Amino acid sequence: KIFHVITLFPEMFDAITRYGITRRAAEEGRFELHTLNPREFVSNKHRSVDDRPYGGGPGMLMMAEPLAHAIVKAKQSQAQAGALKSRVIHLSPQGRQLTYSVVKEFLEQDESLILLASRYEGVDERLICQYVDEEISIGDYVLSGGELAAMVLIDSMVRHLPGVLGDAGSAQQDSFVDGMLDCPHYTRPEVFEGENVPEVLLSGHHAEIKKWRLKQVLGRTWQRRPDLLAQRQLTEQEARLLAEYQQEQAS
Ligand SMILES: O=C(NCc1ccc(CNCc2ncc[nH]2)cc1)c1csc2nc[nH]c(=O)c12
Repeated sequence: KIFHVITLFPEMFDAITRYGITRRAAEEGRFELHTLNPREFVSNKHRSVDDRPYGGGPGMLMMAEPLAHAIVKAKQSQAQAGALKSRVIHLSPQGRQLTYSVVKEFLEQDESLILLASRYEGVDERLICQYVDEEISIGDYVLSGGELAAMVLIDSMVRHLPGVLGDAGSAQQDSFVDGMLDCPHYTRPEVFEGENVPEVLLSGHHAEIKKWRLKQVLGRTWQRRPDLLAQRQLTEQEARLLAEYQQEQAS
């Protein structure tokens, strides 16, 4: 998996290349992250990457030309690295909202990604029309630029690459991959500020523990994210466990 990110702030991406699971995945070569700065692609007469909007209005826009050159360079690099397909994604408030199914779609398409993280008020529409395949938003709130969104997208994809998560991690991944919330977790000490760990977890009864955790997953998803539950077919056992949880909540 090769990512090229076009950004005015390449150092921001240290946040995923220098820490934790994504750092190790990069070091182990499970993915590559290359940054390109549009400032390196301005033709010296302009010397600028941004300019005022036609038609007036507040703020500045990113000019098409430096971005176009950066995208062409990224495509060349990916082709040289052996990538068969490159897809250009612009992180933008106007984009399709990122969800697990979008992450899965990108992973399954097995292509290298060129991520455009813009700043200012946005990008000249002609660049988007002629060079961008898809726009992606990470939610309905306003950020200062596309870099954090690009890191969210990369992080959420890298975790699913083979060998990145240990067995524990992949098990954890499974619970969310089901499209449901996680169960509560406990570790030492057995009593914390007067509160105990649920007995079943200390019982060593693996079947009971598995059942208890599934019941918590179903109950908490029902309580906090009924929209996720609605999207999911429950098995006979799951429906029974959820009903038990609901009765316990009612009593
Ligand atoms: O580049 C991003 N944001 C920078 C940014 C923020 C605000 C504006 C100006 N919008 C004016 C407006 N909006 C509605 C009507 N008029 C432009 C660009 C970004 C990338 S992905 C993402 N996902 C969630 N949120 C985000 O901000 C982002």
